[in-house]
This record gives sequence, C-alpha cells and structure tokens, in this order.
Amino acid sequence: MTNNMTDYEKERQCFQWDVPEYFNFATDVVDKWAGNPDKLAMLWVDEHDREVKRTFKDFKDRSCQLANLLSEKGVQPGDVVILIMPRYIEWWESFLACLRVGAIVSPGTVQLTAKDLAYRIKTARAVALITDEKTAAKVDEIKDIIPTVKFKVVVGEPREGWLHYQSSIEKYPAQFSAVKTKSTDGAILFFTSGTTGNPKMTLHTHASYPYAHKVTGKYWLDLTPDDLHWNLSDTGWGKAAWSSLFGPWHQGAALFVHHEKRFNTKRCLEVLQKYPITTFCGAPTNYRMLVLEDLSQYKFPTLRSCTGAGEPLNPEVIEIWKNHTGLTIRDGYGQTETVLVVGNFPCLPVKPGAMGKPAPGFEVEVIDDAGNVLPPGKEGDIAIRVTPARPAGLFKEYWQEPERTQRCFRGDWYITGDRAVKDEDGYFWFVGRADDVILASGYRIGPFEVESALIEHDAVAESAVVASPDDLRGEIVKAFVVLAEGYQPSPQLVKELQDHVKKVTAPYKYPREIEFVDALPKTVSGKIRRVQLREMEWAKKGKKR
Ligand SMILES: Nc1ncnc2c1ncn2[C@@H]1O[C@H](COP(=O)(O)OP(=O)(O)OP(=O)(O)O)[C@@H](O)[C@H]1O
Repeated sequence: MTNNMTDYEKERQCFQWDVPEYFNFATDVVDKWAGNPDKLAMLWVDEHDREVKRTFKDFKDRSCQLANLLSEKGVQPGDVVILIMPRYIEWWESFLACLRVGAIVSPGTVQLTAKDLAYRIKTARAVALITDEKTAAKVDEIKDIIPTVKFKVVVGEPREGWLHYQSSIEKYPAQFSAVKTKSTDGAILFFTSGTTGNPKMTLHTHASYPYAHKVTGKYWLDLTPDDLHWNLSDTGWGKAAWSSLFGPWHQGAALFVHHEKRFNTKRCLEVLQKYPITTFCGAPTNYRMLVLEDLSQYKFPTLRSCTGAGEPLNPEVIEIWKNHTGLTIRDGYGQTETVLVVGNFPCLPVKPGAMGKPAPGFEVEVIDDAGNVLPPGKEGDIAIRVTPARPAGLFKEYWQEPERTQRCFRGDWYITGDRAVKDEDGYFWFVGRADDVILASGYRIGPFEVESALIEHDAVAESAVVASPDDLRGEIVKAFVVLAEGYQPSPQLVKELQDHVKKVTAPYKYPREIEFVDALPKTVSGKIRRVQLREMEWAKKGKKR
C-alpha cells in the first residue's frame, strides 16, 4: 500500500502544522531572508515602465522605521490599524510594520466610500490609518465621527492633519525591537462582504494567515527562492495576503508588482513577456479576459507556473491558455477565512473544471445537513474538519460576533458556505454558494425563490459593492431577473427590481441592462452574486436547511 502512495498522499501524510508558540512574520520570515542583504524581495513596475527594486533588507529597514513611528504615536499590541492603498511599495512596508508592533492590520480597497470607511473605522475601533491621498480625502469627510483614530499617515503629497509617510519615517532608526507576538494573537482583520447586510469582520491570528500561508506558497504556488512571482489581486482583498505577501515571502520568492489604475489585458501580456516572471496568479476572470487577446503574439520564456483562484475556472480557458503557453492553469480554492484549502498541486494531474484535492493540513469533505460525509457524486456542503484538531489555516472568529462564528460550525466541521461534489478520485467540483442557492448553470433553486441575480465579470468578493468604474474586475455586465415558473411580476415588483438594480449598479459607468428571464442563460460566464432571494412558502414552514 505504502509503495503505491503518490507524492500527494505522502506529502499529506507527513505534513504537520508545527505552529510555534510565538510567531511574527516580519521577524521570523522577512528578517531571516534579509540576512542576505542582496536578496531581492520585489520588482515593482508602474504603467510608465518605471522600475524599482527592493530587497528583503530594504523591507526590514523601512518597516522597522515605520514600526518606531507607530509605537511612538501610541499604537499598542492588539490595536487595529487600517491600511488602504493601491499597489504601492509602502503597503508591504506598512503591513510588516503593523505586525512588528503587534497591531491588527485591517486592509481595505481604495474603492471604499467615505461611508464604508466610517463603518469600518467605527466597528473595528481603529486607532490609526495608513493610506493614499485619494482615501485620505474621503477620510477627511468623516474626520469628526471617528474619535478612536489617534493619528493618520498619508503616502504621497503631504496633507494637513496627516503625518507624511515618506518624510516622517526617515527620522526613525531602522532597528526595532519587535513585540513578541503569540501565534494565537490577533494579526489581521478583513472585512468580507457578507451576501446581505454589513460586512463581516474576519479575524486572523499570526498563525492562521501569516504562518499558515506557507501551505499556499509551498504546495500550491509552488514557489522557491529563485522565483519572480506575479499576482494580480488588489491589495485590499484577502487574496493579496495569500499570493502577494505571505505565500511568496515564506518561500523566499521575489514579488513582481505592477502598479496600474485598471487591469489592461494587452499591457498584462506585454509585461508578462518583458519581465523574467516565473509564476503567475490571477483570478479566472483575468484569464478569461486574457484569452480573448491574440496570444500567439506573445512569448513568455521564463513563465513556468500559472494558478487561478476565487471563482470557477472554466475548462475552455485552461485549454486555450495551455495551447498558447504550454502551461496548465492550476485552480485553487479558499476563502478570506482560510488559506488554500483545496488545490491542483503540481504533483497531481489536473482535471479541468475541478478545484483539485485537499491541501496538506486540511481534511475536507462534502457533508450533508446532519454533518455526515457524503459519498462521491453527491452534492453537499464543503466542510473542513475542526475536531479533534482545528487546522492552523482557519480564521479565529468573526470579530465581536460569536453567534455568526458559531453558525459556521456543524458538529466536527467548519462549513465554508459553498456547495460541491467530490468525485471517485477525491477531486472537488464546485457547485455554487450555499447562500446564493443557485447554480451557475441555472438548474437548482434551493429553499428560496430567486427574484433577481446580478452577474458580474468579477472574481473577488465585495466588488459588486465597492468596485469603481476604474476597476474592470467589478464591472456588472447585465442584471437578470429570474422569474419563478409561470410567475408574472406585478408592475410594482418590476419597478422595485429596476430600482434595486439601479442602486446596486450606481457606481458603474458601463451600460447596464435588465432582462426578465425564466432561467439564467447558460452561456453567461462569470459568477452569479448578489442574488435577491425570497423565502419560499414550504421553507418558511420549517423545512429550512
Ligand atoms: N477555485 C474556486 N472555484 C470556485 N469558487 C471559488 C474558488 N475559490 C474561491 N471561490 C469562491 O470565493 C469565495 C471566497 O471568496 P471571499 O472570501 O472573498 O468571500 P466572498 O465571496 O466575498 O464571500 P462573503 O460574502 O462570505 O464575504 C469562496 O467561498 C467561493 O465561493
């Protein structure tokens, strides 16, 4: 039996989380690589081909300088610091500085409105903000209603009422005696959308993201200290922590960062051709857009590995990409709440359309409502075993919401909120979000009747709410109102739906349409999100899941 074990099984069997009692990513990982003062940590390029190279030593020094500033201004271990900026180098410096002082970093996207910012600052009781000029202007609009904020730091032009990042940190030494953080201490607070209502605050410890992403970096991204890794995610999302920070730097890989206002497919392919990028990670939407270009015009001589995550990855896209590049896009599955949970690892054959198999350190199953593991071929909830041991790569809690946290557990399992089918070979096939209760192909409607569904070209969370017209990834292309069979909407309902669509799509400049249909068209690609649901009569009568 053992002789027949595949590399995948062997690796899973040998794997131990081995979480140390104390862990700090800045001191334990970045400073270790900084021991070699020449080791490249980042090649940063902007839209005008301006290039900046930064070593791990540069990141160590600059983050220590900022940590001194944060500490002197009164940031205490456990305090929340909001970090919002585009792909500026200062984002990485600030993240590390916060970890060094034991603060809890709360990243967000630059698309947040003043109202969103006020909500986040108040709910998280943030003590400081580090941000770009555009966000600083929004924060100034709400400055009178955020009393917990002791100070604010702006990157870019100096601004009244703000500490100026560049000139302020120069005054501080490049040594900092970091807080000895316990692995169980809070480290990161993500706001994730929540399908309805206010965003959830997902709290990670130093173990659950900074430490546990070594699984993401080693097994899925497949990185080594010789790689130059490019991940397309925006710095505001959990995915940036996966693939633009913890995963790669654990492995000592250098990051390639392209600072651009808006994703441009031609530019992306040119950049991929021009720079010695070895590994590339994007959302399936990115790939879907890239394959519409004439790929035969480009050569990627150094590229050896491609990954995608965040939404279902279509087999057609995998095929076209492979035909032109010779590389198979390896899908990976996880959430803001987790590190990589299921993936196509290099040692596994890829089944196009499947998300892959459970990552080392995770026992993942498809289970039924009672918590029983379902046999292959049966659809159920994707669940992660949490007893007898909770995997290190799982969030601590929804902060200040014990009941909401409680709701994601069923017996021995953490319920991801996604539905899937596992096949005979142990591969997971994504079906859809349990809360959307609808299939991308439009067959099943759970205990809810769907009143409307927005279909976006987006891969990543929250963008329906916050993406701006600058960010194509958040473009809503069409709104469908799916009518239950034989259902004639009243003029009043039609109006309500039109208003709803108008409201949700208000920040977008793209033409948008609303169409009444019996079922969702099967040809539409992209993920169905933001579904308006109405509970069906039989569900109300107690047949809820
Ligand atoms: N490889 C994949 N294939 C299909 N879907 C995926 C894949 N990877 C991630 N997802 C989807 O993305 C979700 C995780 O995204 P994220 O953590 O950003 O939350 P979200 O979609 O905004 O959800 P919430 O509304 O709960 O915050 C997963 O739960 C799943 O629905």
